[in-house]
Amino acid sequence: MIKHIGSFVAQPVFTVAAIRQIEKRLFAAERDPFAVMQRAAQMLFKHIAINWPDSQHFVIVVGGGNNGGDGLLLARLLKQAELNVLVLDCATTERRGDALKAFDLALADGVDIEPFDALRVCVGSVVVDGVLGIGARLPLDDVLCSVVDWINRAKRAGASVMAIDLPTGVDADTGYAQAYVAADITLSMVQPKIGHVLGVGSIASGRLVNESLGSNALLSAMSEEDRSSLAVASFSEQIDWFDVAQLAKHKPCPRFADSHKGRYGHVAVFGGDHGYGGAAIMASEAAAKSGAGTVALMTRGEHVAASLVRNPNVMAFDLAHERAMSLGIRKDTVVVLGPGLGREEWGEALFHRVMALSLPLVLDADGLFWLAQLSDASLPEGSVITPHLGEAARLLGWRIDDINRSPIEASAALAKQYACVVVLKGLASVIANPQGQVYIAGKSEPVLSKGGSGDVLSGMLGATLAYYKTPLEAALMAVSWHNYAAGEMAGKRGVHRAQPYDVLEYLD
Ligand SMILES: NC(=O)C1=CN([C@@H]2O[C@H](COP(=O)(O)OP(=O)(O)OC[C@H]3O[C@@H](n4cnc5c(N)ncnc54)[C@H](O)[C@@H]3O)[C@@H](O)[C@H]2O)[C@@H](O)CC1
Ligand SMILES: Nc1ncnc2c1ncn2[C@@H]1O[C@H](COP(=O)(O)OP(=O)(O)O)[C@@H](O)[C@H]1O
Ligand SMILES: [K+]
Repeated sequence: MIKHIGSFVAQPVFTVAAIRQIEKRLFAAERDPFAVMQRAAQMLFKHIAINWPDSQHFVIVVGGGNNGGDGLLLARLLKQAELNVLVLDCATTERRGDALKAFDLALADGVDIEPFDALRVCVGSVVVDGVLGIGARLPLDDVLCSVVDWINRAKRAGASVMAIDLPTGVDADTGYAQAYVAADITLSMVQPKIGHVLGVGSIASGRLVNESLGSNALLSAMSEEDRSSLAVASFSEQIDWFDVAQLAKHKPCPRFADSHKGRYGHVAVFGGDHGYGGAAIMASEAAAKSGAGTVALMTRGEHVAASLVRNPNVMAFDLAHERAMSLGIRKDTVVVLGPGLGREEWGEALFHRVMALSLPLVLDADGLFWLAQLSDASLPEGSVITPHLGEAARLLGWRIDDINRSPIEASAALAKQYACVVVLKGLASVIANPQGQVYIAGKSEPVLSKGGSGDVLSGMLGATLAYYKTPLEAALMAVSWHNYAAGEMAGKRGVHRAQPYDVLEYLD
């Protein structure tokens, strides 16, 4: 189940189709399938007691499906514990099966169940979102949007919000959301879903906790083949989530005791047309501070002095100098192509000249603009491209919204199209290779939403590409380090003052 990447672990996150299959097996293993929902309610009760031990007043908003069923059984447990609980019912269809059984039990126990009314004042200090889970059809209609709005208003007025399984409004397979509940805590049932860790869903979920309800034991008893057929449910391969918090005590490219600079590779950063020298300087500084053995900046002459003053350890070559290429490039070079490359003749000519070197590339920013102009491009083996949503849309000929709605398909499609590793950048980034391996890494760090963050990442990737055995691992490490260090930096420097290159001070 759990995958190891060096000394780190990544955890599978599942599609709805896979969760449905696991659920089916879970129910089959029980004498009474209703026991699974009862267990879900007990877990909700347990986490409420842990997180809000002093709260007396609870409001549970329920829909007509099993997500609402979980909420109704929780309401019973809260009532049995002599706490004040009000259920607001917003079901629009008739209840069936377990959801109906849960409703009848709650009613029989005297739980106060009233129809949802958007004008009602929230009387709970904890609001539980049991409206929709993995059965949600999106987008939500106006009525459900008003339910979502009501829960979010209660939160703004001071209530805490716990989502059952998944915040209402989030697409469980992609994390895409328009109107959505912003939860403080989400108690995921069975196994974590992709939507918990990707896109807006990763923010909407708040703190994510999973209760396996017996599925961990079931999954570990399954054969490897059986398990992978589960995860394959709707995408091509297993999808794993890399929690960047585990980087706390590590370094991006750990040094060897019997160390010399040749072991850490040589990174050459190409870019910096008129006005854009900073992008290339930042990328080269990032490569150096991430541990590259040697770094060369290959740029316009006007940026050389600035680079030498800021980072004398980085060699800086004026590309107009006829020997610049032979001095700045070695045969084991990893190239970073794109930061500040520009969209003028200089950038275009440089793009083609560097592509012809056939060295492993990190292709970013305007390097991706020039790549998109080619009808048929093959990248040198071991290369990585790092598009943001807009760049990915241009490369694929999709709309940006399509990329947002299908980030995993988009990164997998790009990985196939260019036969390289892809980092689709976002709140969390999707890292995919042409063999169909997909990782999700990173979490929302608004401090990174500043021009230059991508340049720093591309330089870090240059260093990790020179260090790690596979481009997939290199990409995963650079993205995770960038994101983790950003979190440290935001805490210590503040989100406004911190600059993209300051991230590099938080790698150790
Ligand atoms: N059955 C069980 O014993 C278990 C159920 N679980 C819970 O069950 C959930 C899945 O249950 P369901 O499959 O019933 O799905 P949901 O409860 O997420 O929603 C399905 C219901 O909502 C309606 N619906 C969906 N989208 C709608 C929309 N946009 N507007 C109006 N109505 C809409 C459907 O018609 C259906 O009635 C999980 O998320 C989890 O919370 C888990 O706790 C595992 C155990
Ligand atoms: N809110 C955010 N949360 C997490 N990461 C972010 C956020 N905003 C930006 N980033 C990250 O910062 C980087 C920005 O890259 P990019 O958009 O190419 O910026 P630029 O070209 O301006 O340097 C990406 O790695 C992206 O994942
Ligand atoms: K929910």
